[in-house]
This record gives sequence, structure tokens and C-alpha cells, in this order.
Amino acid sequence: MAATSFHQAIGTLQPHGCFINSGCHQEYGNSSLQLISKGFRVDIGRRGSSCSREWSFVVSQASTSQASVLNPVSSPSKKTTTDSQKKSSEAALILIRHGESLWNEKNLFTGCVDVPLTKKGVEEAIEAGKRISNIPVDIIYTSALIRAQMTAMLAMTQHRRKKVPIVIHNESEQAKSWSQIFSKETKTQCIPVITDWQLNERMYGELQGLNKQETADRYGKEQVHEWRRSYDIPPPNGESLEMCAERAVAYFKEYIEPQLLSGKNVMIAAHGNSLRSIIMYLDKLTSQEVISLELSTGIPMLYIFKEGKFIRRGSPVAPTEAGVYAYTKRLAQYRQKLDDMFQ
Ligand SMILES: O=C(O)[C@H](O)COP(=O)(O)O
Repeated sequence: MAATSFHQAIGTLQPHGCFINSGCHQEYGNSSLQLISKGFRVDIGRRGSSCSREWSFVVSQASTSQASVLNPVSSPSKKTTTDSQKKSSEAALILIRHGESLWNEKNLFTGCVDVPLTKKGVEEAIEAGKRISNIPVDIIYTSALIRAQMTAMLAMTQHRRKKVPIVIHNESEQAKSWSQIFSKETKTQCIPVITDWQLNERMYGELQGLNKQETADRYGKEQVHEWRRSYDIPPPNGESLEMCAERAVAYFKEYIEPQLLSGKNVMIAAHGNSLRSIIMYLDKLTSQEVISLELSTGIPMLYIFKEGKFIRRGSPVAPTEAGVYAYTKRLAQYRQKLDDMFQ
């Protein structure tokens, strides 16, 4: 499909940077998603200087391998995937660092101390939910800490599929038996939430509860930066990022990767450092590169897992040009289905 007819399909886009709730913005988003959901590929180019930028689009036939992905809305929990389906199946992985916590607000080292969100952190979690509201989620993993669990639950209040996230209780036989759901139909409308300490924030040892600025004044900025961001240097009697990775990445490989391989779409709500260790694994970062990796509170990151590889797709921001770029054919189909279901 030539670019000109694509332009005709959506009219002439406003130059970049001048979008202020421009209808064109939304129209572009939807048109691109429709094209992607029909197997086209939309590559976005920019020309010209900053605000007078023109957008160029190349619309081409996407690779046929996308055509055989499972449709996530009608059968997200399909158990029997054949090897070829597994090979071609694609799954979404969403990572979210918890919203601002009460000790983030006070600039205190938190680590494994179980501190809730601030009002701003609640708002961040809800905003994160809006940004992923069109992306399929079949199973949710959180740490054992309330700030991550609050973030996951608040985010899911914004999801358009309206499934109910249910925290799974397997801590004892009685807990398992007393939390059973006895309706098959109700179960299909639920999303299991698995909580596990292995995804907890790195344990900050003797820094937990100390003020970060006061600690830097006392031990020096460089020393505190080394404790906070280096790979293998632990804080006093605490965990280094490497030690945190030994549990968080091990857990990801053992429990979460098999879910993705079976085509399940996963969301993980965790912490600045437990997620840094997982992203280091996903992006194959070196111990030098990971030093500069910082995660903001409440900003979702999207990866596509396909044929054993993790492809970073940026932070979904609803169907803006950046958001659309994050969409694959399968995600565009899912969003189209949601539009059809909840028009
Ligand atoms: O544990 C904490 O204090 C924060 O979650 C992360 O802190 P950091 O950004 O200093 O690692």
C-alpha cells in the first residue's frame, strides 16, 4: 500500500510537536492500528526541523509469520499450543516499577521495608493502567511488598478487558482450599496475581530507613552512587544488584519465561532494582551498562517475547504515534477486538 494512499486514509498529519489533542493524532493512531491489524507494517519517519516536522510513512506488507499468532481475546488461556504455534506465538511482557512510595517521598532508602504508596503513587499507578489498557494481560506477578501489589491492582482498574485480578493464596493447604473459585465462567473472567518475595526490591541492608541525601553527605556522593547503581558492590550488610539478580532473574527464568513461551501475556509489578536486574537480562546489558539504567516510578515498559527473544517496544502511551509503534499486528488485533467488544 503506497504511502500516498496511507496519507489519503488519514489526511495530512499536523507537524510533530504541535499535537494538542489533535483529532488527526487519534485518527492517525486508529488508522495505523487498523493497517497493522490487517498485516501491514507502518514505518514512521520524520523530516524537517522540530516543530515544522512532516511525517513520512512507509506502509508495506508485514511478514507473514505474524499472520498465525493466536488471537488473545477469544482464547487467552488456550492450554494446548502445538510446537509450531509456540514457535510463532508472541506474548506481551509489561514491566512496571511501583508508583511513588511514602519513603520515596521522604527520600529514604526503602529496600525490603514494606511501605505503601503516596497519593501521587496511586495516581501514577492509575496513569500506568491507562497506558496499558489496550494490551493483553493473562497473568500478573508482583513482589511480596504492598507498594508493588497496590500498583498492579490500581493499574488493572483501567484495563478495558475488565477482568478481575485475583491474588493467589498458596501459602498453606488451608489458604489454597479456602480461596477456591467454584465457577468455571467466573474463573475465565479472572487474572491470577502471583506474589513472591523473589521479586522484592534489593535488600538495602543498614541503609534502610536512612535519608539518601544525609547518607551521601556522610559517606560521599560517589560511594552512595556505587551502592545504589553498581552491579557487584553491596550496601553495608545488604544485597548488591548481582545478588538481587540471583533471585529475581532466576525466578523470572523459572516461572515467568515458561508462561511467555506458552503465549501467556504477563505483567510484572516490582521495584527499581529488582526490575533493573531483569532488564539487564532481557536487554543483555553489561555490568558497566546497567550502572546508567534508571527506572521511573509508575512508567510501564513493553517487551514482545517471540521465538525466544525479547524485543523492547518502549513505553506504551495509548495510540499516539509512539504508542502505535509499540503495537505489533497481534496487539493491534487485540485492541481492535476490544474496540468491537466495548464500542
Ligand atoms: O529501595 C529504595 O530506596 C528504592 O526503591 C530504590 O532506591 P534506589 O533508587 O536508591 O535504588
